[in-house]
Amino acid sequence: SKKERANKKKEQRDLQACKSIVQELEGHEDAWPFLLPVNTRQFPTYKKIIKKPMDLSVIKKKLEDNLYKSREDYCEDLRLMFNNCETFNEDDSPVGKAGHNLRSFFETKWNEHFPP
Ligand SMILES: Cc1ncccc1N[C@@H]1CCC[C@@H]1S(C)(=O)=O
Repeated sequence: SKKERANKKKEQRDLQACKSIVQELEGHEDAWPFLLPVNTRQFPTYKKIIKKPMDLSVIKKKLEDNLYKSREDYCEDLRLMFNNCETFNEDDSPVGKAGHNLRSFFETKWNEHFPP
């Protein structure tokens, strides 16, 4: 139907916006802690403390494999990644500071693409 076609278009627009946001995050100077899954041999307590690890490489792969039901589903994974960072890292640590900076950058991009 016309409505179904319009909804599919919206989904495609949303997916494109989510892909470009991830690209902008990856290129940010404070993205370095989040580009790959946390190294659990380097950080042996991570697996016990953080129940649902998440990083930009996993989010990018999920986008490419069309595993997000909605833009809200995608936004939830980004906020999970930043919340994991706050749980494990001190606010004034290098990783903690990068997490706060990148989260602020993300939320700004989110609102640019999807004004509340
Ligand atoms: C995001 C995070 N949260 C808790 C502990 C460590 C990290 N990142 C590390 C710091 C730089 C990259 C490594 S990584 C991602 O290679 O482990």
